[in-house]
Amino acid sequence: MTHSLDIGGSLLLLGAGKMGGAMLEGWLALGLAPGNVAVLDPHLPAAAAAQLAEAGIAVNPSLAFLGTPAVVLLAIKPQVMEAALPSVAPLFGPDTLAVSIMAGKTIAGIAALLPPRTAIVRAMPNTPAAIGRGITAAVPNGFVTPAQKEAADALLRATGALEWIDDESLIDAVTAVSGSGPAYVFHLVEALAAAGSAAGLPADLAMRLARATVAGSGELLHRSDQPAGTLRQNVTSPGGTTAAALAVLMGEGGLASLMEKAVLAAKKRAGELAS
Ligand SMILES: NC(=O)C1=CN([C@@H]2O[C@H](COP(=O)(O)OP(=O)(O)OC[C@H]3O[C@@H](n4cnc5c(N)ncnc54)[C@H](OP(=O)(O)O)[C@@H]3O)[C@@H](O)[C@H]2O)C=CC1
Ligand SMILES: O=C(O)[C@@H]1CCC=N1
Repeated sequence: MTHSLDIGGSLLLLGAGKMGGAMLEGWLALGLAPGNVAVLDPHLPAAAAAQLAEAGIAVNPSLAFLGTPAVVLLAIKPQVMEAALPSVAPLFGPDTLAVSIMAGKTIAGIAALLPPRTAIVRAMPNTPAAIGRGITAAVPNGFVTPAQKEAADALLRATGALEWIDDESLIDAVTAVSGSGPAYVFHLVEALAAAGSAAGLPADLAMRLARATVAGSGELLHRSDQPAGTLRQNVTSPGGTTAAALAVLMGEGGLASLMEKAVLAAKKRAGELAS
């Protein structure tokens, strides 16, 4: 394979769980050279570690043998940041870029655990990154050079759409909308399937219908340039069944107010994770 995803050096992935693992999967598929990747995750299941090692990735190598990485992706849980970062901080060189995807953790909080003047990009991706269909919002600190921003851009854009923003204070709301958002959509499938069962359908048929409906609607939205409201109206015959359902969903205390509460709860939690 030609290694087309070039970040000007090596990548160190700190934490190869659901999100870090999904991003790595996407990058390897797009041509990031495995020989330029090291993964540090002391709790990685043996099968996952063996698979990565087989692909040519250094898995939990001794830190003494690691060179200075071009990019360190911080994909650990926010709750372990204080414990985990000091062990990798000595690996940072003056040109090393930290890309954090940790919910809640601020650039200032991350910088306090890394060498002075470290270039940091705080990013918020989502799990459709695994299939190149994620969306990430990212904000750089003042030490990120144009070349480092380019490397971060290449990495993050390889997993889907990318929105650079200037205002770090927006990231907790981004987290609440698109970072956590896939879970809301998957829960919609669960709720629609359960409602189908309650309406008399066999549970397995209800789940197949709900799953295909959400996946198909997502794909239609993806391929269409119509606003979501127009696509909704296209389903809604005047005086028909959809209108009856939407009167409930769009009525008082319906989905919009529930979603607002949910997003605000997620944003509040992101703020709590900062400390
Ligand atoms: N999941 C998602 O959809 C998204 C997650 N994020 C962010 O990504 C980060 C990771 O989340 P997620 O992938 O879901 O979590 P996971 O728990 O799946 O992944 C984190 C991984 O890091 C491992 N780990 C724990 N301690 C260390 C350490 N000291 N050094 C290296 N690795 C360590 C964990 O092991 P163990 O589990 O055994 O502790 C786990 O394998 C979080 O900060 C989250 O906020 C951002 C956007 C979306
Ligand atoms: O639930 C979380 O905290 C992480 C951040 C966004 C998605 N998952």
